[in-house]
This record gives sequence, C-alpha cells and structure tokens, in this order.
Amino acid sequence: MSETILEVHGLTMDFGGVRALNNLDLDVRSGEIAALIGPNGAGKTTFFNCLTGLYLPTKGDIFLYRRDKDKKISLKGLKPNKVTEHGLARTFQNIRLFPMMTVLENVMIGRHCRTKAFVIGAFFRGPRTRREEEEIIEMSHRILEKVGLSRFENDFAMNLPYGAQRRLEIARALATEPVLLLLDEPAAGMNPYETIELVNLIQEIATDGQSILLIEHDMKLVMSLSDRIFVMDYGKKIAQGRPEEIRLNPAVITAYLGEEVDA
Ligand SMILES: Nc1ncnc2c1ncn2[C@@H]1O[C@H](COP(=O)(O)OP(=O)(O)OP(=O)(O)O)[C@@H](O)[C@H]1O
Repeated sequence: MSETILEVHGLTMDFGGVRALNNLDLDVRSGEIAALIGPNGAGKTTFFNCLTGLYLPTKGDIFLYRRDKDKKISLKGLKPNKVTEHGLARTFQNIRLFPMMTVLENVMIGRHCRTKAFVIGAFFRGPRTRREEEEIIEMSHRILEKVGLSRFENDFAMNLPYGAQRRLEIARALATEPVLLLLDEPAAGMNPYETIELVNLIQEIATDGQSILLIEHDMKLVMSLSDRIFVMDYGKKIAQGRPEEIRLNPAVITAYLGEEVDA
C-alpha cells in the first residue's frame, strides 16, 4: 500500500455557534486521487481553508509527510505562503488569477515561491537572478504545454475561455511543485467538453505521480476519477471508501436524498 502524505486528526472548526467541521479524520496517500464530497454546506471548503492556512482550526492536527526530506510537518497554524512552501498547493472555487497579466506570467508567479533571488534580485539583477528567471520561464513553458495552454502564453488571463482559465489555475498551482494538489470544484461552470478535457488533464497529472485531493459536485467525474472518496455531511465524515463502496453506502444515499449519487 502506498504511503500517507497527508494526515488529518480530529479537525474541528467553529464559526461562533456554527460547527463547520466536527472531529474530522482524513488521509491522502502518495500518488492517489482522493475526493471530498458532500451536500452544500457540508464543510468541504472550510476543510481546504484549514489545510491551507486561511483558517486556524479550533481543534485537531494536520500533518504533511515529506518523505523525500524525511520530515513530518505540522501545518496547523502556518500562514498560507508557508503551507505552499511545504508542498500544498490549491485552486479555488472562484477563479483567482491575475487577469491583467499574461498566461505565462500567471504561472511564473506560482513558481516564485520556490526561488530565493526574487525579492532582492528584482532590484539588483545579478547573474544568479537572471539564471533563476530563465529557469522559471523554462519551467512555466513546460507546465503550460502540459495543461494545453501554450498557444495562449502571451494572452491576458482575463481573455481566456472559462475552461482554460480553470486549467491555468491548475498550472499555477503545479508551478509551486506541490507534493499534494488541492482542487476546489475544478469542473464548476464547465461545459461537458471542457469537463472531459479536465478529467484527462487530472488523470495525466496523477499519472506523473502527483497526489491530488479534490472537492467536486459532479458525481460522474468523482466516481470515474477517484481512487478513494471521503463523504462529509454537517461537518462530519459519514463515509470513506472506493467509488463502488460509496455509491452503495446507505448513509451517503440518505445525505444526498433527492440528489443523484449513482452517476
Ligand atoms: N467564514 C465563515 N463564517 C461563518 N460561517 C462560515 C464561514 N465559512 C463557512 N461557514 C459555514 O460553515 C458551513 C460549511 O460551509 P462550507 O462552505 O465549508 O461548505 P461546503 O461543503 O464547501 O459547501 P458548498 O458545497 O456549498 O461549497 C456552512 O454552514 C457555512 O455557512
């Protein structure tokens, strides 16, 4: 069995009287595509916000295993930029790009979290800074090719078709060289053709060994893509398992009453 890279214990998040996360346990294994699903308001985005340092959880622990560095890192309480540095990257439910920057620049920005010469080098452009810039550009080209956006490289991000903007967000997240990629509703608002392209892209990324945790409402996508699925309702985990187990789970069917689980 593959190794755990993310381990979450007893995660709880209260907003005043609302318990958005209630004692949640979850793990992601190296190289897998895991999905987090649940009805509206179940707490999925709150969970991502706790993982990525936007919210400080009320209780619980979040550990990231960097086996390449022989390290177990506690992410709880870290600022978002530190979380990214440690190897967690995410996309958002609502697209967050720099609309007036080019597609290439949007990816380069993602990469700068891994470079040292950026801030000082921006003022004193020495050979090291120039070399680093060249490497960043080179890598950004490669990532854009991977996500199928090379032809848009010099366009402003805001001029891209919707599905391409979503793929650009994934490209920018990949530029941080994450050990775990978090995708928050990557197919939201996409047409069926864009969704198929997205599924292919996620599969390709996973084939490269990238671990992925995604939130998604499109059941067909979730069932076809995921190795394992975690199901939340009212802030609690109500089920976990392989897609075929989840589809038949009575608690899941009840939580989704009136919605389609069997895709
Ligand atoms: N910043 C906040 N302040 C107060 N309550 C919040 C905040 N963020 C989320 N909540 C509440 O926490 C609960 C979980 O919300 P969350 O957005 O995490 O659910 P979700 O599963 O992502 O929903 P959806 O699928 O609709 O995006 C909801 O009751 C929501 O109103």
